[in-house]
Amino acid sequence: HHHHHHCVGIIGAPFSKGQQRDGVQRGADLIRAAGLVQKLIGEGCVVKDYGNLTFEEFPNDEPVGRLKTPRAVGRANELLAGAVQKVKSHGNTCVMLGGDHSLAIGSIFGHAASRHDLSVLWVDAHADINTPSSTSTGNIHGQPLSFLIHELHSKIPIIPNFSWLKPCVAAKDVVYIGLRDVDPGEHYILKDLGIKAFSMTEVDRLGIAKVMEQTCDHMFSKVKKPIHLSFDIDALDPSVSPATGTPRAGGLTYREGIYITEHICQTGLLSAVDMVEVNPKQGKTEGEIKSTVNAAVDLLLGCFGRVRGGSHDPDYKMPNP
Ligand SMILES: N[C@H]1CN[C@H](C(=O)O)[C@@H]1CCC[B-](O)(O)O
Ligand SMILES: [Mn+2]
Ligand SMILES: [Mn+2]
Ligand SMILES: [Mn+2]
Repeated sequence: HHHHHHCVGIIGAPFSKGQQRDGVQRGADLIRAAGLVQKLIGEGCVVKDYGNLTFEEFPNDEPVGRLKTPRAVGRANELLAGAVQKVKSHGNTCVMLGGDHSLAIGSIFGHAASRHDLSVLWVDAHADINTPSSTSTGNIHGQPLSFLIHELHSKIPIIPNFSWLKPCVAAKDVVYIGLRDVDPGEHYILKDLGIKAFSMTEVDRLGIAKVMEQTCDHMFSKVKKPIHLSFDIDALDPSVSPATGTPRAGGLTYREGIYITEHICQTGLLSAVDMVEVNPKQGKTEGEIKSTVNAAVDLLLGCFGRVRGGSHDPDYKMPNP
C-alpha cells in the first residue's frame, strides 16, 4: 500500500514594512520555534525549509502619494515572488511564513508564475483590497489584492520597485472568509467586481461547513484550479489569536479555523499557503503570544493532513500484552 504524503517547502519572510507595528517580522521564527517542521514530519510530510529571506533596507523610503515604505515593500515582494516560484518548481506545496500581509503580493505573483490559473481563498477579518488611492492609512498590508486583480489594474499607479508586478488573478477566482472590518472603498470594490465573500455574518448564518461547501462550489464551478490560501491570523477571534496588529472582535473560533484548513486539505488542490500577521509585540502576555503562534501552527497542520479524529498510520502495530 502507499500512504499519501505532502511535499512542503517553507519560506520565512521576516518583513514588517507593509504596516507600522514592529514585531510582525518575528512571526516566521516563532512559528518554527513552536515545532512546525517536526509536526509536519509527524504528519508524514516531506519538508524542506528554505530558510528566511533577507530583505534589502531602504533608509529613505519616503511615501509615494499615501503609500508608506513602498520601495521596501516592492523589493521584498519581488524577492519573495522568485523564492515562491523556486519552491513550486521543486514540486512542493509552498508555505510562506510572514511577516505582514503585503507579502501576499509576492507570494501570489510567484505562485501564479508557476501555476497560471489559481483560486485565491483569503481568510481574514479584512478585505485587504484598498487601492493606493482608496487607502486611508497608506499601509500596503491593507492593499495587496488591489495589486493582484486584473480588474483593478487601472487603479494602480506607477510605484518605485513595483515595475516587476503584473496582475495575475481574476476577481471571480477570489473568495473571502471571515470579513468583519471592511472599509467603504473596499466594500464598493467587492460589490462592483462581484467578489464572493463569506463575512462573519454568513459564517454565523450558514455555519462553517456550508461556507466551505459553497466556497468549494464557487472555486470549482468551472475548472478545478490550484488553491492559494492566504491566511491572516487576525481572521481568528482575538480570544484565540490576540498577538496581531489589527485585531477585531467577533472572529472565527479555533475550531472554525481548523475546519477551513482540514477542508481545504481534503480537496487535494492546496498549492500554496500564506500564514501572516503574527506579531509577538502585540501580545500582552507570553500566554497570548503562545496561543496565537500555536493556532498558526495548528492551522498549517490542518492544511497538510492532520485531522482531529486521528489518522491512519499504516505502520502501527497493536502491542500485545
Ligand atoms: N482595518 C483594516 C481595514 N483597512 C485598513 C487599511 O487599509 O489599512 C486595515 C488593513 C488591515 C490589513 B491586514 O488584514 O493585513 O491586517
Ligand atoms: Mn509515500
Ligand atoms: Mn487582517
Ligand atoms: Mn490581511
